Amino acid sequence: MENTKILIADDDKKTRDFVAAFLSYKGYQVFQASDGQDALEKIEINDVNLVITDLMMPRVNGIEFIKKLKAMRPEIVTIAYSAFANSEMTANLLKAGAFFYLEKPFNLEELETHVRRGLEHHSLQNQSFRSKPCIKNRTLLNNIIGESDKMLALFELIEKVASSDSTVLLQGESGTGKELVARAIHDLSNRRQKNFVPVNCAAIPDELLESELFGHVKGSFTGAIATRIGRFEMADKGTLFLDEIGDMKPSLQVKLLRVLQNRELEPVGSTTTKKVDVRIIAATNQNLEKMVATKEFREDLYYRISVIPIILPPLRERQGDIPLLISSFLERFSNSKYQKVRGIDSSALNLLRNYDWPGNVRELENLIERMVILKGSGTISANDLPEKYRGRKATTPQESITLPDNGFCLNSAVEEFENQLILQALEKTSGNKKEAAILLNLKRTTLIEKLKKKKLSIPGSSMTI
Ligand SMILES: Nc1ncnc2c1ncn2[C@@H]1O[C@H](COP(=O)(O)OP(=O)(O)OP(=O)(O)O)[C@@H](O)[C@H]1O
Repeated sequence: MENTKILIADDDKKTRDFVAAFLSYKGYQVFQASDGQDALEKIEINDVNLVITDLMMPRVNGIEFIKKLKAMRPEIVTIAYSAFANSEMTANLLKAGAFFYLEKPFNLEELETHVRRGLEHHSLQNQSFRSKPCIKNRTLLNNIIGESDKMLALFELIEKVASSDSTVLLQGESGTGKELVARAIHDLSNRRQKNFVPVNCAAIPDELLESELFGHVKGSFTGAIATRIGRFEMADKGTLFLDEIGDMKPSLQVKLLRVLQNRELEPVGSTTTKKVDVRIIAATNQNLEKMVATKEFREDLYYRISVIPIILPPLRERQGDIPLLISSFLERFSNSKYQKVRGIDSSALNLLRNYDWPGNVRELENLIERMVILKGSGTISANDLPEKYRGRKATTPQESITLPDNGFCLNSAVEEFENQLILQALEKTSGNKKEAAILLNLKRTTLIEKLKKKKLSIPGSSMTI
């Protein structure tokens, strides 16, 4: 990290200094520029790896700057932010070559997550350009880790399917790495130069999902104040990752099937069709075959998306990978000058190997990150582990619920229960969404979408600018 050079371009010195101070504290080498022109000059001199830029700047503005930068140094990862951007603008940014876009105000921890992902993506792309991935190795593209037979077979399969355009269905429990595998397939495919666009079908409200996928024309429904392109078009010539596809309501399943069959779509409220060339990777942690049997999921759509089914094994079925995963996470999280945890002793390792990991690799990754922060230095031993990993029964929010004699509405009770737990997690973490997601064993983006969907306001405030 100390060798990673980041340049921040923003004409607002206060924001620049704030972001720079945070990233320097995290161990990066940081440079600053007051506009796009200044940034282009400083990039040449300082051999920068990643650029964070505001979109509204004098002289050379953000989008122009990104275009020039991509023409000059295509390998530099770019993250853009601004106080406002619609999906058209976001699509233009991605087309111009930005790796990620953040809307202000944003959380600095969140920014750093994207910085880390951007750098990983960069090294991953470099590797896939330079050489074919080494299978029978312990990592695929440097970030899918595993040495068990099941993982080696998976690496081999990923490499085979990447070169085709066939639809892939990834099935596996939450946290087994479905999104990671989807990105690896894209990064190894001929589509890697174009966008990889993820959509979480469970997290977007039903009434918005159709327009999110296919776009809409101005005035087609209340709130459609401008024409917007959908994620299918953003993924044109690239890959669309339909996560949690089992949660898509039946009426939309029909429309999706039609798009997959005809390779063309109709934006909401439009009468004209648009051709799209998109590779679909779908994922679910539900049993789709069962859902087909109970008519909750369309059989024709199931056959269309499961051309190549890939099943990701839960972590408890490949306990042999646990030491390798731990050492790789330790290396990643201890890789700053402030946190240097050397390793884990055999008593702690034994406990972790025998735990059943309901949250799979995500749970292990989060645990190691927490341990590195709490411990700071030295070796993790059994006593450092939270109780549930030491063989004690994990506490659940409520042990049992009694059904009232006159019954109650299950859906609203479940909704209320979920809301309470989300708010408690946010309260415990002073509004920090990343840490709250860890407590709930959710993806941070899933938590954010849930907050939007439920219109929950965050108690307390986190570090935002
Ligand atoms: N084999 C692996 N090697 C390294 N990291 C992994 C591996 N599998 C998963 N992870 C990490 O675990 C976390 C969860 O992975 P990912 O989001 O891909 O899981 P998922 O199956 O899509 O989960 P969900 O069903 O909840 O969306 C990520 O941070 C990812 O980097």
